[in-house]
Amino acid sequence: MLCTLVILGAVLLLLVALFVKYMSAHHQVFKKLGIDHPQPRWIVGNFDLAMKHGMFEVQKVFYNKYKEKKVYGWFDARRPVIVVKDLDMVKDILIKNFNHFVDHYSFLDFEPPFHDNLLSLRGDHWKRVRSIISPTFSSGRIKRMASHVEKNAKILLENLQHLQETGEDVELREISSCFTLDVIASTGFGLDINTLKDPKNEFAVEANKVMNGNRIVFFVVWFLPALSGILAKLGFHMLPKKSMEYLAQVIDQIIEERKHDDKKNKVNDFIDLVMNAETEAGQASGKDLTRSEIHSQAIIFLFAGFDTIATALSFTLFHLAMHPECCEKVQAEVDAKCGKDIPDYDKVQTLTYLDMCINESIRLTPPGIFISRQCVEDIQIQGVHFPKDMAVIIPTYAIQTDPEIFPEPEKFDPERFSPENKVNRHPMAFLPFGQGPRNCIGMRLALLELKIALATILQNLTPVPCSKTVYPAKLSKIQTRAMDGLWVKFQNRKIAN
Ligand code: HEM
Repeated sequence: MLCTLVILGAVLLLLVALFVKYMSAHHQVFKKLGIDHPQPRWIVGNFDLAMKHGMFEVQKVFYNKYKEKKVYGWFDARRPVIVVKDLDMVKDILIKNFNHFVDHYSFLDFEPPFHDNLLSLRGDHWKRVRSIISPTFSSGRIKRMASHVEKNAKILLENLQHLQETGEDVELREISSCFTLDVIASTGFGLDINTLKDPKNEFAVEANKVMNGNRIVFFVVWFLPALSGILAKLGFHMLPKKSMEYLAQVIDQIIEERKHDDKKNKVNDFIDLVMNAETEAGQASGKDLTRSEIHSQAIIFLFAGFDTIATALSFTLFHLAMHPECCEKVQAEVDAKCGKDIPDYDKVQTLTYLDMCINESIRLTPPGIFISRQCVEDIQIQGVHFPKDMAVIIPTYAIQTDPEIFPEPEKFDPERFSPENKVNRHPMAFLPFGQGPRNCIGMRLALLELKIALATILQNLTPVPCSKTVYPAKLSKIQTRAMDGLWVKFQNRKIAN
C-alpha cells in the first residue's frame, strides 16, 4: 500500500514538474532576442499582471515602464508576444512588411460553422476569402445597405423618445447593443427584429448566447489551447453548438428562399451580396465562397460588428452628454446639413464635426484595445529580430492615450481630429480599425451605422447627465465597458428650444 502511494506520489510530482516545464518552456526567448520584459510566473506567464491592473491599464503601465524601448516582451500564459511601441516599426509590420505578418495572432481554432471566419483565417486561405468579400464592403454596396441602418435608427429613436416621455434614465450601453443587434440581424441575416421591444426574440436570444460563449471553456482553452479538441469531444464548446447551428440554419433557409424568389438581389443585405459568390463553377475555380465560408463570415460579422459598434455608439453619446458645447455643435451641424430630413448615406458623409467626435471617442475607448499579428517568416526590423511564429501586439489603447502624442490624453477634445491637427500626427498614432491590408473590413459600415444613429438621435433629442451618471466612467478590468454603466437621460429638443 505504502509502495503504491509512493509510486502515485512520484508520478504526480513528475506530471506537475512536466506541466510547469511545458508552461515555462519559452521563458528564455526574450533574453535570447535581447528584449526587456516583465518577469513571467511559472504557469500563468504575465496573466497575474493583466488581472492586477486590468486589460486597459496594464497596457499603459508597461508602455510607460519601457518608455525608451521600441518593443517589450510579454507572456500571454505560456506564449511569448512582442509588444511593438515604436510607430515607424508599427508601420513596417502592418504595411511595409505585411507579407511577413499576414496572419492575426490566434490561439483558437474554431469548429464549423465558424471555422472559416475571416478574422482567424491564415495565409492564402485568408487572402482568397478577403478578396472575395472585399467588394461587399465597397462604398457602393455599403450605400445599398444604408436603408437597413436608417430603418433601425428610426426604431432606436422611437424607443428613446418613449423613454424621454416617461422620464426614465437610460443606460446607453444596453440600448446601443439592441440597436447594433437589430442592424446585424437586418444587414447580415435578412431579419427584421426589434430587440428593444422584444428582447426575447429567437435571433437575439441565440445570438447573445453565441456572443457570451462559455467563458470557462474559453479560459481553459486560452490557457491551454491543446485541450480544445478534447473538450469539444467531451461536449464542452467555447461557442454553444445549438446556437451556432441555429445561426447556420437561418442563413441556409434565407439562401434557399431567395433562390426561388423573384425579388432576389433586391434586399441588399450581406446574404444577397454573397449569394452570387456561391456558384459551383466559382467554387471549383476558387473564386467563390463555399457554404461553410458564408456561414463563418455571417457569424464573424455578428461578433466583429456587435460589441465594437455598441461600445463606440454608447461612449460617443456619453461624451456628448458630458460636453454640451460639443453636443450643441454636432446638433447645429446636423440641423444645417440634414434639416428635418432623414440623415441618410449621402447626408451623413458631410457631417465632419460628428466624425471628429466619433474619432475622439474611439481614441479614448478603442473598441479593439490592441491589434495582433503573427510573424510567418523570420525578419529583422530596426535591429529587432522577429522569429517565425512569434506573436506581435500593437497596444492601440496605450498609443492613443500617450501624452506625447495626444496632450492631456484623458480630455475629450474632438479638435484633435480637425484636418490641420490630423496631418501633424504620425499615421500610426490612431489605429481604432487597424491598418494595412488586414485592417477592419467593416470600417465603412461601422462609421455609417454610427453616424446615422447619432445624427438621427441628436436631430431630435439631447443627452444630458442624470442622477445615476458616473463621470469619468471607470473602465471594467476585463472588457470594454464602464463599470457603473453609462447613464444619461434625454431631453426633447423641440421642447427644450
Ligand atoms: C466601431 C466598430 C469597429 C471597430 C472599432 C473595429 C475594429 C477592428 C479592428 C481593430 C480589427 C483588426 C484590424 C487589424 O488587424 O489591422 C478589425 C478586424 C475586422 N473587423 Fe472590425 N471593427 C468594427 C466594426 C466592424 C463591423 C461592423 C464589421 C462587419 C460587419 C467588422 C468586421 C471585421 C472583420 C471581418 C475583421 C477581420 C478582417 C481580416 O482579418 O481580414 N468590424 N476590426
